[in-house]
Amino acid sequence: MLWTDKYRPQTFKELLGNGKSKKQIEHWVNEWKKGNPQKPLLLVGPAGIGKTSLAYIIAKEFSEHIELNASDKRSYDILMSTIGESSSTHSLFGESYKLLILDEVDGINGNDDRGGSRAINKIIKESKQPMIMMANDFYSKRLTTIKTKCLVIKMTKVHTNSVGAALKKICRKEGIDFDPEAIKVLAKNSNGDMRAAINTLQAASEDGEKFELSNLDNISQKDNTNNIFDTVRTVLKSRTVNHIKPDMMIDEDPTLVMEYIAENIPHEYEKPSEIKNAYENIAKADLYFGRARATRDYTYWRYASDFMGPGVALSKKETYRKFTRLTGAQAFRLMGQTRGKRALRDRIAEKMENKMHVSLEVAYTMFPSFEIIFQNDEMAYEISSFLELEDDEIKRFRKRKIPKKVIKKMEKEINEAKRLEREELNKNIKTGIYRESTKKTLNKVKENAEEKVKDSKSDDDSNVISNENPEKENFKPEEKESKPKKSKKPKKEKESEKLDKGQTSLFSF
Ligand SMILES: Nc1ncnc2c1ncn2[C@@H]1O[C@H](COP(=O)(O)OP(=O)(O)OP(=O)(O)O)[C@@H](O)[C@H]1O
Repeated sequence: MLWTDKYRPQTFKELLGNGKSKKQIEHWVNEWKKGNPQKPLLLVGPAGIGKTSLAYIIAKEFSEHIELNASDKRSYDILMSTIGESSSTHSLFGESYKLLILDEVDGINGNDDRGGSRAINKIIKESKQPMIMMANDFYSKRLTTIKTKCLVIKMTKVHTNSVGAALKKICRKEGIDFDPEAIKVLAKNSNGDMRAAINTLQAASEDGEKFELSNLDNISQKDNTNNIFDTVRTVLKSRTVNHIKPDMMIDEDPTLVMEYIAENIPHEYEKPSEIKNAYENIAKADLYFGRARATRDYTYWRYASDFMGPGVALSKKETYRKFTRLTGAQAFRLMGQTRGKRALRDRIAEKMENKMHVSLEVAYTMFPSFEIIFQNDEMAYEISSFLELEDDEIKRFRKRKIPKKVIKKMEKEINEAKRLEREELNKNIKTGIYRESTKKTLNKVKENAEEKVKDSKSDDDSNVISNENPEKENFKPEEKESKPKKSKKPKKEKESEKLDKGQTSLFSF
């Protein structure tokens, strides 16, 4: 879930900044409640400072509300039939009011108006219902006449300190450790845009690691989602190719734009045949992106763009008269969310590969058993010190820290075991695991995992998924290669032979 949604303010108090404006709005709401009709509210201000959130908070004060996006319906007729009617009649329940929320009245998408502001002016004149309008650009020409008929609330950017405090609060709620300096920089760079600040924080902390200045280096602090959403909205809402094409030219990875469009098709389109056609166009666009990648001939992008833009747009019979909240591309979000986890998993598996002489595949297969074994404090300590796991790597298998008492006890025992070993074999042996029971358990887990991997391979030999690191996958432990082929020596002897050949652990992997 996007943190901007999770932490969307629910009350006037929770909405940061704009104290004076909030008071004005509370008065406006109370007057309506007393039955005194008020001028429509026009909330104007830059993106991401809480206009939409404020409209939702106000909506809670009324029994019903409708949301519409003014830039979706550019034509005078459509606006009149969708908004005009509902706003000039009382609701079925008599006394209660129906709040009308109209976003983007400055029509930030597209260049032509085709009567949009004329319709809004007419609605304002005829409406007997409370109405809120939102706009980004106070100086937009389209607002010139509308402004004179409204109670204009100029919303200001959220103060850097408030942004910082809100970000810290989110970190605490999400259990994310943070460097106050990094929060300060993020708050300052966001320039009052709360949405951009929260999105950047979420993107930088997906893997639950401490939020530090270095995290910010990897993240583009520019929140481009607005641009993408504008494009997606135009594609899904318009059927005019001449409008769609210019809106597709944004400074974004076109495959990402395709993902966003694909994600939102079923949110907007309702008829199965339209959804089917739209996805067929997405599939074709994907094909051309693939060709461009394979041949490095990027003229294919043009075809891809035609399929995912006008192709998807024309898959619908007509535009829907509704407000659709667009969502981000799930696939990318999921990849982002698991990036940290995957890196951690790979780090551990590599350690297992080196220390236990197993393939990465076998190592991954051992993970579920490790989750169980690691519940035992002493075994968790033995294995993690043998594999030289860091704290965050241990945390992959157990939530609790290994108690200090146990660590102390085990360290003592391990040192003693090392001493005995050195005495006995006169070798400088480094070991983490020394107890028979732990060795046996690990050996069993390893054997089971190897068995499972072997089974899955023999099930479908031709379908073996190549490992992320094929070189490592082919790695063969040295002692195995140098093992005498026809050895008939008793087991004990073989073990000491391995040690003589330089194995650094008592544990016979
Ligand atoms: N004043 C604020 N106080 C607390 N959180 C805020 C505030 N403004 C924005 N946010 C956070 O940013 C998110 C986006 O805000 P919102 O959609 O209300 O912005 P907006 O001004 O309507 O932007 P746009 O004009 O682009 O639609 C919210 O869900 C919330 O998490």
